[in-house]
Amino acid sequence: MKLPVLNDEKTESAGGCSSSGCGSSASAMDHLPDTIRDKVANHPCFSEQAHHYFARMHVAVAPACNIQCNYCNRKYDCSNESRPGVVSEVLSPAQAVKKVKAVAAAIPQMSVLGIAGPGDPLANPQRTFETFRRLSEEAPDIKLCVSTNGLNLPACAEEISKHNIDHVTITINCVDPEIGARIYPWIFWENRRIRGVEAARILIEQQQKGLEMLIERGVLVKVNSVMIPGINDEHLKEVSRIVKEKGAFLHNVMPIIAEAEHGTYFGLTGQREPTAAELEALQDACAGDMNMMRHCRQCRADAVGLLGEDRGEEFTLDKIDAMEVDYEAAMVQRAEVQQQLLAQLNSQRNKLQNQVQEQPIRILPPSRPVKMAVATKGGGIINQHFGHATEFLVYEASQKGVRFIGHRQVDKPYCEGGSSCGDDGETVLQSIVRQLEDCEVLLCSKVGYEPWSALEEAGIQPDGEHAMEPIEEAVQAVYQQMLARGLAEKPADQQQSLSQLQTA
Ligand SMILES: C[S@@+](CC[C@H](N)C(=O)[O-])C[C@H]1O[C@@H](n2cnc3c(N)ncnc32)[C@H](O)[C@@H]1O
Ligand code: SF4
Ligand code: SF4
Repeated sequence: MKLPVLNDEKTESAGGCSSSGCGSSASAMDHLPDTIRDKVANHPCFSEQAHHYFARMHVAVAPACNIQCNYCNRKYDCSNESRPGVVSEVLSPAQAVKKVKAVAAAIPQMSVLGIAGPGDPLANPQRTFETFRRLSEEAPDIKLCVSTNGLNLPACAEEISKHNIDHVTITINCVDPEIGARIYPWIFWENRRIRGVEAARILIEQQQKGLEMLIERGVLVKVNSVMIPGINDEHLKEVSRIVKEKGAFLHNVMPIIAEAEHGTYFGLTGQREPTAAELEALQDACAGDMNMMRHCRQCRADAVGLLGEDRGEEFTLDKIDAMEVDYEAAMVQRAEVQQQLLAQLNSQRNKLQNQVQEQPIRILPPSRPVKMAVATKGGGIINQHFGHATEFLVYEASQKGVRFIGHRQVDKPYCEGGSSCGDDGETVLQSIVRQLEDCEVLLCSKVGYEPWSALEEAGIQPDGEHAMEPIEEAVQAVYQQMLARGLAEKPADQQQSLSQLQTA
C-alpha cells in the first residue's frame, strides 16, 4: 500500500494561500486518508501538530546490538545526558510493563510506547516482543512503536504486524555500500562478524527488504537518517527519494551528535556536527520529494514525557514500586483527556484554515520569509519564560503560511546560567543568542531586561505580547504586522532579479 505524497511545501500552498499569505503546517494532516490520519493524529513523532499535546515514552528493554555504528556508544547509568542510546537502567519485560502502566496512569496524554534500545530492539526479539505482547493485552489503549537498524527486520516483519505495532522506524543512513563502509565498521550476521563494504551491502539489502515488507503489511514507516557532514550528507537526498518511492511515510534527517567525550569513533576522529542551517537546507532539499520530520529531539532510550522534556527521574523502578495503579480507571481518564486534546488540536487547525479562507485577497509587495523563535512548555501555546526555556522552536512565516522548521536546544536555561562563562569564554546568554541568530523575533511569555537588550542588539525582537496565544496564530499575526510596517519586504535587488526572470 503506497501512501499519498505529502510534504510541507506542497501542503502549505494547497491550503489555498493567496497573496494575502496565510496558511499553516496544520493543513498537512488534512490531505491524509482518514485511516492514516487516525493513526497519526495523537502520535507525537509522526505528527508535528500532535507533539505539542501528546507525550511518548521509551522502555529500555533491548541492551544488545547486532551492528556497530561509528557514532554510537551505548553508555548506561547516565541520567544527565540526553541522546540516543543512553539509559539509566535496563528493564526486564515485566518491569517495563509495570513502568508503562504507572506512567500512563500519571500522564494521561502519554499515547505512545516505543522500544528504541539502548541497543537494537530486533537484536533482542524475545525481550522486545514479550514486552509488546503483554502491553497489547494489559494496556490496549497505548500505541506501540519500534525503532531498528533494520538488519533483522525481514525476519521480524510478520511478527511486528501480528503484534499490532503500526508505527516502525528504520535507520537508513545510505543506499551505497561504499558510503556505508565509512559509517558501519561491522555487522553480526548469520553467526559471523562481517566487516567493510560487504557488511554495509548486507545491511542495506536487509533494510530495503524490511521496508518493502512493512509497507506491504500496511505498517506506517518512518525512516531516520543521521546526517554526517562529508560522508552521507549529499547522498541522503538519494536515500530520501528511494524510501519515499517505496512508500515510507516520513523521513527524519537528524544531525550526528559526535562529541569526543562520548567515546565514539566519530567523536574521537573529530567528525564535525552539521550547523542548524546545514541541517535545515538538507531537510528542505529532501522535502521536495518527501514528508519530513523536523521536530525529533533525539531522545534517550528511556525518555518519558512530551518531546523536549524528560520526566524519567519521576519513574525510576523504586518509585514505581511505591505507586498503586488502577489501570482500568486510568484508561477511562486517559480516553477522556486524549479526546479533549484531539478536540483542541482539531479546533486550532480549523481556526487556522478558516483564517486562510476569510483573508481578503490583497496585493502586497513581494515579501521575504521571516524566522521566529518560540518558547513553549507544550499545548501548542506561547507559555514559557525566556529564562526557563531549555529549547526554542523555530517557525518560518512567509506569504505561503507558517511552517515549523526546527528546534534549537540550549546547553543551560538563561535563569540557571545567568551571565556565567563556559570553557570557551561565552556566557550562557551569548550562547543562546548565537543559537537564535538567524531569527528576527523571539516570542515568549516573559523576558527580563538583560536578555531583552542582548536579543535586540543581535537583531532579534523580543515579544511577550502574545503570551498564552496559539503559536502559529501568533507567528502569523506578528508577520502580518511586519508586512504592514514594511519590515518583511524582499530586498530590492531580489525583486528586480525576480521580475527579470519573469520577463525572460
Ligand atoms: C539509539 S538508536 C536505537 C534504535 C536502533 N538501534 C537504531 O539504530 O535504529 C535510535 C536512533 O538514534 C540514532 N543515533 C544513535 N547515536 C546517535 C548519534 N551519536 N548521533 C545521532 N543519532 C544517533 C540512531 O541512528 C537511531 O536512529
Ligand atoms: S544500530 Fe542503533 S544501537 Fe546499534 S550501534 Fe547503531 S545506533 Fe547504536
Ligand atoms: S527520538 Fe525522535 S522519533 Fe524517537 S521518540 Fe524522540 S522525537 Fe520521537
